[in-house]
This record gives sequence, C-alpha cells and structure tokens, in this order.
Amino acid sequence: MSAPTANWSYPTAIKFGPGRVKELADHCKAAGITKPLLVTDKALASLPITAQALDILDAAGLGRAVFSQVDPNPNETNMEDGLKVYRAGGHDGVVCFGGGSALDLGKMIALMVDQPVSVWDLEDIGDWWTRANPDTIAPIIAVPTTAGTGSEVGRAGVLTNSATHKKKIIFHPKLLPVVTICDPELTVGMPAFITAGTGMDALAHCLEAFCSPHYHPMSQGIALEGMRLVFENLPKAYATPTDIEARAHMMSAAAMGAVAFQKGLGAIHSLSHPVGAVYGTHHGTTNACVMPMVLDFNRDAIEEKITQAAAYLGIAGGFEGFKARVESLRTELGIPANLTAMGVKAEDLDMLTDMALEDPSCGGNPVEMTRENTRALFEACM
Ligand SMILES: NC(=O)c1ccc[n+]([C@@H]2O[C@H](COP(=O)([O-])OP(=O)(O)OC[C@H]3O[C@@H](n4cnc5c(N)ncnc54)[C@H](O)[C@@H]3O)[C@@H](O)[C@H]2O)c1
Ligand SMILES: [Fe+2]
Repeated sequence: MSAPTANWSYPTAIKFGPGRVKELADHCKAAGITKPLLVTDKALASLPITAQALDILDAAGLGRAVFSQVDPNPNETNMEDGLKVYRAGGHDGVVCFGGGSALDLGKMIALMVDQPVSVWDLEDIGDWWTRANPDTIAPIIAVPTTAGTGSEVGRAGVLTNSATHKKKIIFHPKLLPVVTICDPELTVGMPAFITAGTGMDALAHCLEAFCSPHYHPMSQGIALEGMRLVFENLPKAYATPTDIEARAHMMSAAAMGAVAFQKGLGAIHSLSHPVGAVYGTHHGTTNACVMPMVLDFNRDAIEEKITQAAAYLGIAGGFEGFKARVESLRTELGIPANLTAMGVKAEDLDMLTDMALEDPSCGGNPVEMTRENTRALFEACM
C-alpha cells in the first residue's frame, strides 16, 4: 500500500494525502477567506515548505501575510503580537501552519480578534466558552507539519500564561478548523527528536483516552486503532524520514488521538503540562518520558483494559508486555528515561505537584490523583 489519499468529514473536513497542500488557496476561497494571516513559528518560517504554502496563496491572488513570532509552548504575548498584525492587516481568516504551537496560537488569534472577555476567561472549564462572542471568531484552516498534537482536528488551544507559568487549555466549539489539510510530505523535514516526541504525543492521547474511565465507546475504538498505527509506524518514520506511508499513518494517528481524547486525558498530561510550562520541555517528549511510570501508577485500574489492548496490538505478555513495549519504543526513539534527564529539579517537585493537581487532565485519570500519590509519582519519574 502506498500513502493513502482521502477526503474525510469527521470531525471536520480533512483533505488527506501527499501533495494536498496545493489545495490550500482553493480551501481559503471556499471558506470565504480572501486575506489570510498565515501563522507559523520562527523556525518554520524560513523552511521551503512554508515558502511553498505562501507561493500557493500568492498564485491565487490572496493578500496574505505571515506572523511567525510563536514560541514553543506559546504564550499570551505571542497572541497579542499576532492580534496586532491580524487587525492592522485587515485579515479575514487564519491559516494555522505548523506544529501544535503554531496551530494553537493561530487558533487563539482567530478566537480573540474581537472578544468582550480575556482569553483566560475561556479556559476549558464547564461552559466558560459561552462567554465568548461566537460571531467574531475568524475562520481557521489548519495545515499541520508535525504528526502528534491533533490540534488540527480539535476545538481547543493550549496557551501558556507567562506570568504564572501555567498552561491553560482554551476551548470554543468554533476553534474547530473549517478545513484541515493533512499532507504527510510536510512532516518529512521534522528534526528526528520532534518526529519522536510528537509521535509519542499521539500515543499518549490514544493511551490516556483508552484508559479514561468515562463512557465513550466511539473514542475507545479510535484510541485503540490509533495506538496500533503509532506502534507500527513511528519507528519507521523515525528511522526513514522519507517513508511517506509511515508519515501518513502517523498523521492519521495524531488526528485520531485528538478525536479520542474528548473521552479524557490523564496523569501523563497533568504531569507534562507543568513540566513543559516551567522548563520549556517539548510536550510529547515529556509525555513519553513519564508514560511507563504512569502506567504503573494506574495499574490496578487499567490492567484488564491494557491486557485487552495488548492482545489486539499483537503484544505478548499483557500489561507487563505493553509497558515493556512502551519502554523499548522510548529507548529506540532516544527519549530520556526520567525527568531528571530532562532538567527537572527535585526542589521543584512540590510546586509541580500543586500545578499538576490543578490541571484539568487529572479528571480523566483512572486513579484519583491526590497530593500524596502525585508527589510520589513525580518522584518515581525522577
Ligand atoms: N491543541 C491541542 O489539542 C494540543 C494537544 C497536544 C499538545 N498541544 C500543544 O502543542 C504544542 C506542541 O506542538 P508540537 O509537538 O507539534 O511541537 P511544536 O509546534 O512546538 O514544534 C516543535 C519544533 O518543530 C519544528 N517543526 C515543526 N514542523 C516541522 C517540520 N515539518 N519541519 C521542520 N521543523 C518542524 C518547529 O519549528 C519547532 O521548532 C505544545 O504547546 C502543546 O501543549 C496542543
Ligand atoms: Fe498532548
């Protein structure tokens, strides 16, 4: 099988397949966007894939501009700078082009063009999103260049509050892109450690959704098949960056992870969010680092489910076999085996524990997270 090409409409319109970025201008026009602001990050802005996307917009006569002041783990200053460019340029839509950082920041710009409330009032808590004026949210087209976060099919963006160093999940139903272009050729140039970390983020989404106790059989099925795609294709994409078929399957797995995690996330993400916010570590790499320890932490609640998953995935040895597979994948991908190796300091563990317990991902963890067991989990990760 070569890399698949397909048009999907779940959960939004997904134009999937190699080379499909060429359709970018057509989709802008169809969405009523005549003057897109392309939001990307500083490193991507100088790469040929970004020049190619801009050429496509230029050839169609769309009056585009670029905003690339996007940090990894983007913050509200990036958003405010982007909003100034958006408003000054009279733009009428956002093309989010990049990894999760650029996608999320582009979504925040689209959301906050003209809102009566602060972005922090739109955190993914209860019905806070109803505080926003939906009519001023700009249309979003997403073009992922990593295969991990799934932000391209999600209705949330992660924004770091640079004053408090807390990562906040900002939610609105209209943050779902009107069209997503999943072109695996765009992911070929990712640095190897980003291929590894983003791919493990997709696995973390599928695994945590699968283990979450909430009732959502549709997500359960998607999460299981998403895990299969990661186990089979991430080592191939890492070893042979030009393997377009493996890259395509990883793009599917990333989107599936984000679809699945409406069922819930868990301790992997609630630990990883504060670590990323405080130390600036890569999100997916941090998730992968703590994944085996979180499996142990949740063992009593998930052993049966993981044993079923292992059988489907062709992994021998039930829970232990599954955990060993995660550990060997982590080693194969060159991901640190503990948080100490990622720069986390023992003296920060109390603060990180407090922050983890505030993270909304805690709510989806199959074992209740308390101050005592979360602190012990952090220690086990060091
Ligand atoms: N919205 C969501 O649902 C969601 C889910 C998970 C994570 N996130 C967030 O997404 C962010 C992480 O996103 P990410 O893991 O995609 O990393 P990223 O967007 O921070 O990108 C990592 C690095 O890879 C580079 N890069 C990206 N694509 C490239 C390519 N094709 N070629 C060469 N270099 C490339 C970027 O320039 C950057 O330096 C975090 O802020 C995380 O919290 C959001
Ligand atoms: Fe994630």
